[in-house]
Amino acid sequence: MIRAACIQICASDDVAANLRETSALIRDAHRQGAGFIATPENTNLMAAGKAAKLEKTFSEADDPSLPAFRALAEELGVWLLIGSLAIKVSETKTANRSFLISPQGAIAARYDKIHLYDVDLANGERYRESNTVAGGDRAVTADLPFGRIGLTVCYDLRFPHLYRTLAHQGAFLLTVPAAFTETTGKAHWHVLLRARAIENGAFVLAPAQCGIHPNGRRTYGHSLIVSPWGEILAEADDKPGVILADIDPARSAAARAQIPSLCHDRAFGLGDRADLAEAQVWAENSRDKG
Ligand SMILES: O=C(O)CNC(=O)[C@H](CS)NC(=O)CCC(=O)C(=O)O
Repeated sequence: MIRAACIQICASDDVAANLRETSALIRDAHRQGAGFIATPENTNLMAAGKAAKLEKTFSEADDPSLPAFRALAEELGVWLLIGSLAIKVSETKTANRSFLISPQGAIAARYDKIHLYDVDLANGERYRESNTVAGGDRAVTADLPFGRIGLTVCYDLRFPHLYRTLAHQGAFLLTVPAAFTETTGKAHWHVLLRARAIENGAFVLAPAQCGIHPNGRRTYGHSLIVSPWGEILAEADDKPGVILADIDPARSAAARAQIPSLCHDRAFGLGDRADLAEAQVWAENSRDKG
């Protein structure tokens, strides 16, 4: 059992202010008993335009937010998922990179957002994330004392096979730090997050950006923690804050035992993982008895 928290923020183009405000909410979550705390996509920077973004981002070695978050994780003795930092990886591009930080302050995992948000909405909103971001090319899981988690970011949410892959790799909890637009969040956010939880029998932890950012962009907020059965365990409103829920990995095992859709997944073959096969045997035995 671990208490998990999602931090909701309204990041600006002021890196120091974003660090200050996020750190205060992380301390707040820790005071409320959280041992695993996750922050949104682009925790360090929501910039207005490419030039502004490149001017305010650094290589991983020189980024000022990362050592501060590592020190904070160590000070509080918590697992910290920094949903993403914009990290400069070339003269013209950044990575949209998640960092998992251990209670010792070590970087336990990194994940670069794979799917980039190049989208034109009917209302004229236009996004070209690939103008400033170099996409990642591999799925990432990480082992925590309470189980294996799978890392994703924002628009990845619309690619269910990534979540399937992470579940088949043993993840019982999926992280989806986001800066979902207000427009698409209203229409799709809850449904997509609950679907990823239900279809994979996994907890979903989705810390979100909210409010109005420097470029006039509006994000949806409504950070969400979803159970492996698809229940909303905690939900934020549209303001900065903290939400919490207790995570019991047994709930994932129980959901997968009742509905062994991961085992029945012909695309991935049957029973190639011992614990999934076990869940299926458990389910078949219970059916026989019933
Ligand atoms: O641009 C930045 O500075 C930070 N990056 C983001 O906010 C990213 C890319 S624009 N946002 C999303 O992926 C929203 C996805 C979304 O809203 C959907 O899938 O509908």
